[in-house]
Parts: sequence; structure tokens; C-alpha cells
Amino acid sequence: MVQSTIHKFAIGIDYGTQSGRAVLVDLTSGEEIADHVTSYPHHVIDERLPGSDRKLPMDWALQHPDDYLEVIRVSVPAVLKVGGVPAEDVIGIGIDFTACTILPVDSHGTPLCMLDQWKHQPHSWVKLWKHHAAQPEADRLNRAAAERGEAFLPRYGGKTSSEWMFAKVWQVLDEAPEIFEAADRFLEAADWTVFQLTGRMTRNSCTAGYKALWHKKDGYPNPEYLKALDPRLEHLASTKLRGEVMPLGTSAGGLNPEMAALTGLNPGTAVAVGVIDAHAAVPAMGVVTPGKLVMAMGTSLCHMLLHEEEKLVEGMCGVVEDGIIPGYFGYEAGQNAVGDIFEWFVEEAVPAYVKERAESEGMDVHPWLEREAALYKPGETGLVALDWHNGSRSVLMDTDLSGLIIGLTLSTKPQEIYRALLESTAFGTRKIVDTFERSGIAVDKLYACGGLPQKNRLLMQIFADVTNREIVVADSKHTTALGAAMFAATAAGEAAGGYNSIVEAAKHMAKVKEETFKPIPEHVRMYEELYQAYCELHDYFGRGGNDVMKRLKAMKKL
Ligand SMILES: Nc1ncnc2c1ncn2[C@@H]1O[C@H](COP(=O)(O)OP(=O)(O)O)[C@@H](O)[C@H]1O
Ligand SMILES: O=C(CO)[C@H](O)[C@H](O)COP(=O)(O)O
Repeated sequence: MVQSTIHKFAIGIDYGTQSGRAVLVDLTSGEEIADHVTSYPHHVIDERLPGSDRKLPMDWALQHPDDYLEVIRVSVPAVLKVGGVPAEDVIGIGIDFTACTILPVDSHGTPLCMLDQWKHQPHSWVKLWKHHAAQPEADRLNRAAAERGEAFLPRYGGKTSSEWMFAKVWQVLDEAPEIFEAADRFLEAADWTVFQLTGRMTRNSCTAGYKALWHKKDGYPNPEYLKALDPRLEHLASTKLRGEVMPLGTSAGGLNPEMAALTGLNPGTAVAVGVIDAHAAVPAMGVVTPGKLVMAMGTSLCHMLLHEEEKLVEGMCGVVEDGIIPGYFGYEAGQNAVGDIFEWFVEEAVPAYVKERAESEGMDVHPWLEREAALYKPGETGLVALDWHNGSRSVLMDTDLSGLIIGLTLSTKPQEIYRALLESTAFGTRKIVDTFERSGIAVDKLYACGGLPQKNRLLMQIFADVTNREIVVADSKHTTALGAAMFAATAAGEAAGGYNSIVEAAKHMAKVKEETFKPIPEHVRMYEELYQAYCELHDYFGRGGNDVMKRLKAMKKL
């Protein structure tokens, strides 16, 4: 039991792709007192709508909004109970969310998919960040913006993504105009959940900036451009995207009485505006100044970096002033799949004998493959792979690209392929690091958090060797939730026992391990050569030298 009389606490809720977790955090030390995970009862909906036989098309990924409430209903009371902390000592709640994860709501804020009238229409559901079916809209959006010289486009590396708000909303309009019409607003799931907690509909500057092309001075893309896309989009920004955009670390309002009763927290407890999951990890690792690239490594990989100036960097997911830490331009880049690629290999491509051997040694397949793959030196497998099994986010921003392994022979072993796949993801990150540096934005050190640094040491060593940079690792079980709790402490403010700035919160609450991964000079040399091979393949297949990946994908869609 914690001495709650001297300490104050906040709850961070992290909404991931498969599950949500609540973490009760001591604001003095950042210690995670209790955590609880709720798996989403409806999982990722990518085959059929709940209660329906209707098959979803390729590249769709939906979620059920009630799953987000389930996390609040179950995980929040659970951490309060385990932590043994009285409600009055919990001064704030913060949430971080995957993004861009959006939903259409009616004028009461009720998701259209929860209304009988619309629940059978797939476009009424939450579109998860990895819903990639809006690529045609993203392509048209990019072409029009480039032709018109729209000022926002360079801030997003020259291309906006099919994962983001405008492409997704336009897909709704194209394919289900009745849903577009019925939607009073389109909201980020982060903002909808904050609305559920507070009854106040706000938008957070982080998702608005990175995922909805919102700019602190210019606002959303202008009506003329939107009209040129489709006349029905002309007033989108002032109608279905309306709502005050609030800076990170501010309070969206107090916890409403219904939610207080549901969770056991006090009504009026400060609720911070939402933040993107990966971005919450930045202060949680103590990164509040430039030169330190934070990598949230899990299913996918998000890279975040701070800089004093706004620079235009090829293929970046975005640069947003005050987007992560006030006073700095926050840059985001990413890889659509990292852990997901390793998962695909283990689930879909590993021979039965590997599973049997792992089982006979009492090991899971991943660590077994890691141990065997670690016996090879860089280059010894004769393989190079492209990490595009779920498309390329940075720097090509193209979800129609696909994976590739080159160098296979009749003697290639599964552990060699596993190693090549680990290496491919490190090469993908190296490409991002090089692109930042070429644009004059220094990357001195890497900071890793998420599930992968805890799970796979070989992967981390390969990342250090391929990038030739030291890697600091988070010392937190739930780094993004810790970040969300820090934003909650900031929203509550010093007078309530929190902090007056996220930088101050980071000083007291951020946690990294003492042990770091350091590059091994001999490996660095070998990887330099392999990376050149990766770059040749990257440019050949990714920059128009050969469009076979796109042709194959188009055939598959027929
Ligand atoms: N030992 C391992 N080595 C490499 N990848 C792993 C290992 N164990 C699990 N994974 C991958 O880690 C990913 C999950 O990462 P995690 O950070 O826990 O989740 P999330 O990204 O959903 O928050 C999955 O894609 C899984 O395939
Ligand atoms: O694009 C994002 C952030 O900008 C997504 O939130 C992120 O990629 C989801 O990742 P994960 O499931 O690995 O937490």
C-alpha cells in the first residue's frame, strides 16, 4: 500500500492497436504503481462487421468504440484497487491513442456505428490508423496539392498518407455519401474518448497537426483547395472538423459525474487533452531537447525528433510546431510494420520443425529464432530484405509497396530470413536517420521504447550497428501510458500537486535504463556495405525504377 498522504498520482491510459491499458503513476518519481490491460473485445475488425456476414474489402481495418469505454470501465477501477490509492489523490487522467484513428459521430457525439440506422454500413465504424483503403483518395489529394502548390504539403514531406484524416473522410464521402451527410463531425478516437470522460468536445493539437494537416497559424487546408478536391468538401474544416484545437498538456475539462461513478475517481478530476501514443513516449523518456530520436518500437515504428526550426524533410509524416514539446518543432517519421513483419514470418512462414524445436526447448518461436540468428555475422546470410510488408511510411509514403527478400538459395535457413527481416527494419530506420541529417537535422542518439526493446536484444544491437548510434532504452513497462500520465500531471498543474510544464514533469518522472546498446565497429563496417544494397533496392522498387509491386497489388485487387 502506498503512502498516499504524501504523494499525488495520475492515471495514463494507452489505447493501442489490440488493447488498452491503464497505469497508475506516482507523480513524484514516475513509479508505475499498478497497471491493467483490457484486450479489445471486438479486436481489429478487418474481416466482417460484428453481427454481420458482410465481408470487408482488402486494406480495411476498423474498431468498435465501445471497446475504448471497456478499458475505462475495467482497467481504471482495477489500477485504483491494486494501487490502493484514494480517489482524491489522483489528480489527473491522460490518454494517448493510436492515430489517425477516426470516427463519424452525430450531434450528440454518438458514434454512427452505434445507431441501428447505420450500424450495417462499414463506413459508420471507427477507421483504425492502419486502415489503408483510402490510398486512391490520398493520391488524388497529393496530386491536387502539388499542382496548386499548397503550403501544407512540404510540411508533410511532400505527400500526405492514406492513414490520415482527409483521405479517410474523403473515402467516406466517395463510397458512402449518406454517412458523410449524417456525420455531424469526424473525430479522432482520442478526442472522442476525452469527450466521453468530460462531456466537452475538444481536439488536441497533436493529432490535428500530424494527422489532419492543421497548422498553428494557417489552420486546416483552405476551402478553395478542398472545393477543388470535391465541392462537398469545401466547408469540411469549419463544419465536420470544427472544434477548439487545444495544446498538449492542457485540461480538456473535469471528469464528468457518470464517468466518476463508473471509475471510482472524483468528479472534476482534470482530464488532459489526448496525445498520439508514440508522441507521449518522448517526454516519458526524458527527451525534451533536439538531437535525440525517440523510437516507439512495436507492431509499427514511429520516430520522433525535436528541432529548433521548421525544415522540409522528404517523406516525413509531419513537422508540427509545439507538436510534442512546447517551444520546438516536433518531427514524426515512421515504418508501417516492424514487429508485424516478424509476426508474419513466425505465424505464416516458419516450418513446423522450428516450432517443434522451440517447443522442445521450452521456448517461444521468436526467442528461438533470435538465438539462432545471433550466430550469424552481418552479411553472412547473403540476404537483404525490404521492410515494406505493410507499405512504406517514411520516406516513400506509399502503402502500395510490398515486402521483398533477395539472395535466397536452397540452403537458406529460417533463422537467416528472420535475421534479414530484423536487419531490413534497421535499414528502414537508417534511411530515416540519413534523411533527417541530409536536411540539417541532427540525430545524435537513439531512444527506444515499446515492446520490442524488451523482447529482442539482437534487434536492438542490429539497430545500433546499422545506424552507428548508441541506443538508450526506456525503463518503463508502459512508456506511452507514463507519458500520458505526465500530460495529465501537467493538465492538473502544480497547485494540485502536478507540474506546470511537461519539461518539469519529465525531469521528475521520466525513466531510462543505465545499460545502452553501443555500435560494434566491425559490424558497423559490414552493415555499411549491406545498407548500400538496401538503398539500391529501395530506390529501384520504390522510386519508379520498377513498378512491379504496384502491378502485382493491382492484379490482386481485381
Ligand atoms: N521476441 C520478439 N522479437 C521480435 N518481435 C517480437 C517478439 N515478440 C513479439 N514480437 C512482436 O512485437 C509486436 C508487439 O509489440 P508491442 O510493443 O508489444 O505491441 P504494440 O505495438 O501493439 O503496442 C508484435 O508485432 C510481435 O510480432
Ligand atoms: O501512426 C501512429 C502514430 O503516429 C500509430 O498510432 C502507430 O503506428 C500505432 O502503433 P502501435 O500499434 O505500434 O502502437
